[in-house]
Amino acid sequence: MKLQIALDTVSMQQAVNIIKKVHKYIDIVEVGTPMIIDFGMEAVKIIKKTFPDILVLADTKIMDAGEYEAKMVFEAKADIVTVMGITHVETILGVVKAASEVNKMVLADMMCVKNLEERAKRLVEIGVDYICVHTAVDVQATENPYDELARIQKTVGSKRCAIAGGITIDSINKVVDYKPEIVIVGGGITGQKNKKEVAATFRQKLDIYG
Ligand SMILES: O=C(CO)[C@H](O)[C@H](O)COP(=O)(O)O
Repeated sequence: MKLQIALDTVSMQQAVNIIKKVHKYIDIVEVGTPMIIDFGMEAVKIIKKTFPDILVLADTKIMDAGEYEAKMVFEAKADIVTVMGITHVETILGVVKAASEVNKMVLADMMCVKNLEERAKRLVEIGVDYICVHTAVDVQATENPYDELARIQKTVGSKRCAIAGGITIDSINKVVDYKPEIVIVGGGITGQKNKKEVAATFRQKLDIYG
């Protein structure tokens, strides 16, 4: 299982400082959507240049103009781009095309997708690498992604699964049994005082389950 830290509401300097602290415990740095709105692809470029050994995911949440937008993301040297799983197949195919031309990866965010299993199967068929169940920040007070993880793991298998949305040290035990390939944690690390220790604990928990 890979641990992805999501950097959302931080400055560039804060992002670099956080990555330095948690570097040895994480596999992927997510340049979160708010960071992209704030700093554009410059954020991706700086983070990849500063930490070339870590995979960088740009959480662009592409909804339209798939090939065009994904190309920009890969030109900035991201390793993984995100597209909304609910959008047009044509858009997703464009993102997959841009990724395959440079040997990079695509994660589909399944937020708001109702026909989860059917859609996940279709997305894998057309070349999406990861299917991410995701509870939006705005509904995390009443919803969580754990039931959807079980459904999606059964449908596409652990290696294609990713999960995000309010995961903390207290809730990680609900995730590890399903062995999703990517576990995405934002506030569960970045919002904590002792970020390094918390990241180390996440790492330990993921490594126990393989
Ligand atoms: O994509 C996001 C919001 O749309 C976040 O990056 C993702 O939800 C992880 O952050 P958190 O663990 O704080 O929910």
